[in-house]
Amino acid sequence: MSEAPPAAPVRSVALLGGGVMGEAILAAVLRAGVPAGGVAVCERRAERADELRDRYGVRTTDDLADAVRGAEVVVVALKPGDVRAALTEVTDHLAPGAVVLSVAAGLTTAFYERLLPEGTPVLRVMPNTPALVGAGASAVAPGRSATPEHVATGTALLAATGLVVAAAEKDMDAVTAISGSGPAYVFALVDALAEAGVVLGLTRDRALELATATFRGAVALLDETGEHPVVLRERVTSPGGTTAAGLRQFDAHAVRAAVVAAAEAARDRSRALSAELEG
Ligand SMILES: NC(=O)C1=CN([C@@H]2O[C@H](COP(=O)(O)OP(=O)(O)OC[C@H]3O[C@@H](n4cnc5c(N)ncnc54)[C@H](OP(=O)(O)O)[C@@H]3O)[C@@H](O)[C@H]2O)C=CC1
Ligand SMILES: O=C(O)[C@@H]1CCC=N1
Repeated sequence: MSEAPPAAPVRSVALLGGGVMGEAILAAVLRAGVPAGGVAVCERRAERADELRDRYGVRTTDDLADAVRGAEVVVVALKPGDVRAALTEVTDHLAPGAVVLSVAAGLTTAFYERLLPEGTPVLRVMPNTPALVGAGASAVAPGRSATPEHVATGTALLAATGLVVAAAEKDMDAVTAISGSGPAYVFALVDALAEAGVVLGLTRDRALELATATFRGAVALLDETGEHPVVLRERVTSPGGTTAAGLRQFDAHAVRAAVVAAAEAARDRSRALSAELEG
């Protein structure tokens, strides 16, 4: 996103929800240069709030309105079903000009705009859990009142999570299905390959070690060669060899069709969340 205008430095962030995704964003925001003293995390599980305060040196609270007061950017990392009530609680306490950045699956910028003061810039972001180790993939879509500068601000805050791309909001359900949910598909496939090793007589530990290293290596090869996955697949597949025999079973069991069906189902669930929670 090198064409984006430079983002003004952010000095204060409120993070609503200190769960899995909240922590990934929190770590990124601090790495983006927001001072720990300028970050307030609202987390209702006291033990979890203490953990985040001790680990990152940020202020924690269980009061949503208290968290957002004075914050230039408000990150909403609550479960989608908790968002409406939270917005109702914070709407009168937002600082003028505050940018609201939501990572909640399914929820549209229009939903936020209806519940927040007129003109509030809203960014809809879909990150994924590899953000926790700086290897995430996120897409950022602007709402009606968000300018390219607001998008640049959100992008800069997320830079330490990994890849950040711009997206149109119409594509966000698809993004959610591919990169948002995608890590779970990959973990399921790693687990399946390891389980296959056990079926073939390898020890569980050795099978998981080999399966994990194989995924890591295959992705590194994709990254470093820049080759299309079809080309790399063909390089593994010797005529009349073992891989061709294995891949025939992928076709016989419709693995590709299953992946497409999984993505369609996840996309549809994202749309359904919007219909269920925004009406
Ligand atoms: N996990 C993922 O892979 C991804 C998640 N997302 C989105 O990120 C959002 C958060 O997901 P995730 O981090 O996994 O969820 P978590 O359940 O791990 O985190 C949400 C946290 O917010 C707390 N919370 C809920 N309501 C309040 C409140 N009113 N005040 C303070 N704290 C509150 C929850 O407490 P409690 O447990 O008590 O409810 C919980 O600790 C979701 O909307 C999801 O769609 C987006 C991309 C990927
Ligand atoms: O499963 C979910 O709904 C969230 C959104 C994308 C990944 N996890």
